[in-house]
Formats: sequence, C-alpha cells, structure tokens
Amino acid sequence: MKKKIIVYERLEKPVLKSLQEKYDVKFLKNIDTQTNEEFMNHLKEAEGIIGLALEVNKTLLDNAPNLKIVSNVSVGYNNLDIEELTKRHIMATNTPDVLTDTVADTVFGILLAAARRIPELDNLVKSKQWVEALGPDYYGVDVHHKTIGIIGMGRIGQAIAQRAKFGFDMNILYHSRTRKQDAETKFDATYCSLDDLLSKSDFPVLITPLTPETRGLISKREFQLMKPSAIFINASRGKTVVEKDLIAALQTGEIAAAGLDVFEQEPVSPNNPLLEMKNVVTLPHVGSSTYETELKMSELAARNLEAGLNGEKPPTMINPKVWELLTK
Ligand SMILES: NC(=O)C1=CN([C@@H]2O[C@H](COP(=O)(O)OP(=O)(O)OC[C@H]3O[C@@H](n4cnc5c(N)ncnc54)[C@H](O)[C@@H]3O)[C@@H](O)[C@H]2O)C=CC1
Ligand SMILES: O=C(O)C(=O)CO
Repeated sequence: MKKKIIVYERLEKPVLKSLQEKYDVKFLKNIDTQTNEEFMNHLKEAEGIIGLALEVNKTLLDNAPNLKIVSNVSVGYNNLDIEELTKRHIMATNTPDVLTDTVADTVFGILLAAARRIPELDNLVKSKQWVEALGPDYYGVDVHHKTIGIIGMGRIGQAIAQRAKFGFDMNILYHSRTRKQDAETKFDATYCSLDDLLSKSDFPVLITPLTPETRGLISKREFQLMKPSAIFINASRGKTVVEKDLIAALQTGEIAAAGLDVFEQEPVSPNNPLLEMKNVVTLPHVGSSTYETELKMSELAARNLEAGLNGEKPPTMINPKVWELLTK
C-alpha cells in the first residue's frame, strides 16, 4: 500500500506529479487547517507533510499520530513548533541555500526600486505623464557608494553583502548574533551594534529568521535611530517589525521610504496604510519566486520528504537530533 502524504499549498507541478506516482497524495490549498474536515481526516493517517507555511503546532500534531516528517518548502521555519516535533521524534526539514542568491536579488530589486522611485516613475510614464515625471520632484537617491546595514549576516545576508560590495561598491555594516570573520574579510564588512547600524546606514536591511528574539526587533525606538533619509528594507518576516511603528515612521518622515516583501499579516489587508504610500515599494512575499528557484526548493523539499519516509537521513534537517534518536 502506498504511504499517505499531505501536500499543502505550493509545490511545483513536476515535483507534485512525481510524488503522486509514488505516494497516496492529498493535495490541499486555500483551506482553514483548524477546521477543514478533509484535512483532519488525512492528517490522522499521513506519514509526511510537505508544503509552504503550514502552521504545525501541538494541536495539529495531536491529530497526526502517524507523522514521521514535515518538509517545509522554505528556508524560514517559524511556522513549525520544532521543540514539539523533536519531542515527538518527528523530522523537520527546510530548503536552505537553493534560494539564497534569488532572495538577495529580490532585496536589491526593492532597494533599487525604492531608491530610484521606479514604480512611481513607471506609473507616470504609463499614464502619459512623461514630462511631469522629469525634474527634481521625482529624483531618486544613489545606491552606489552608500552605506548598507545588514541585520542577519547569514546565507542571504552574505549574498546581499556580495552584491553590495562587488556590484555597488557600498560600505557594509552588519549586525548578527555572532561575528562573521569570513564576511568581514570577503566583503570588507564592519560588525556593529544594532543601534550603531541603524543610525549609520542609508539602507538598513532586515534578513533574520523570525524567532522569539527577533519578533518586533524593529519598532518605534529603532525607527527613531534611523536617518531621516533612510530607506528601510524588510525581506525577513513581517512580524520582525512592529508595522504600526513603521507606518508612523513613514508618515512623520522619521525615515524616507521602505521596500517590503513581507507583512505582519499576509495577504496584506486592503486597508493597510502602507498600500497608499508612494514611498513604499511592496511585493507579495516573492523573495524566492523565480521559475528556477521555486523548482529547486520543491525538489529539495521532496528529496527531504522521501528520504525521511524511506528511513534515510534527509539532506537538510532542522532538527538533526531526531535522526540521532531514531538511529540510536
Ligand atoms: N522574503 C522571502 O521570500 C524570504 C525570506 N527569508 C527569510 O530570511 C531568513 C534568513 O534566511 P537565511 O539567510 O537562509 O538564514 P541563516 O540562518 O543563514 O541566517 C540568519 C542570520 O540571522 C542571524 N540572526 C538570528 N537571530 C538574530 C538576532 N536576534 N539578531 C541579529 N541577527 C540574528 C543569524 O545569526 C544568521 O546569521 C529566513 O529565516 C526567512 O525568514 C528567506 C527566504 C525567502
Ligand atoms: O524560504 C522562505 O523562508 C520564504 O520566505 C519563501 O521562500
């Protein structure tokens, strides 16, 4: 008999098809996982779950007695209760590395768009206001040779630093949990406190995971520390920022502009004041969304899932301790 698995929301088609050939797959999207009966029924028998941003908590796990592995199709795993999964000897995996360069490209995309006011100018040209768009009212600011401040100098943070250094000859400040000597040497990056970074950067860029420590990391006080000319970029998770404080900082001119790929609530509420601001560039959480990278993420997530179900060690485990416990 084929093993039962749940595919939740996004998985690239060829990968889904290949899993459907080998497993008894229930594919679900746009459902309320707290109440959906079909989901609950499949959960009881499922040995694996693969998908994007499914909230895997104690309640869900109480209803999933046969679960062996949860394979996230993302590198961020703030949607998973890792402690609870580990306690129950359930493997958890994510998709690091394969998306790093793409997300760094996206960060530079929104940074350049905000600094050079690309969406605003695009709108003017398309609404036949070419002449009005010329002149100082619509000048942007330079990116090259300015100071970028990277908060979270991990895989993606370093790919951003590489672009900043070798593409734009920028001065690089960074703040992270630990110092990264490698990055300091390679990119001429300078480690500093979060406060120093915020007060000295032209472009503070947030790219940490969402954890209890980073939840609300950037709020009123932090915006007050930023330069009035600062363009703030967030590609981490919406909840690393207190969004009402970001809105206030933009409204009062405490900072100049923002580029946002992530929001406190996703999809973003149509009433969110950020959507009305010309100095805010928005994306619908598509940092890694290119054909090439989404496919690589799906493939890696499927490799993780299949390894776990076949009793092999998944390549990119979040909780390797479970593997040790299972093979002891
Ligand atoms: N917008 C999007 O589509 C995407 C967003 N992401 C977000 O980016 C995050 C980072 O991904 P990677 O670079 O691959 O992870 P990583 O684990 O390689 O790097 C994270 C870095 O953040 C640092 N960090 C953690 N807590 C911190 C704190 N309290 N203060 C300062 N620094 C702290 C860590 O030391 C580490 O250097 C993901 O967890 C995810 O939330 C990732 C991919 C796509
Ligand atoms: O990988 C992640 O963490 C994302 O946000 C989506 O790619």
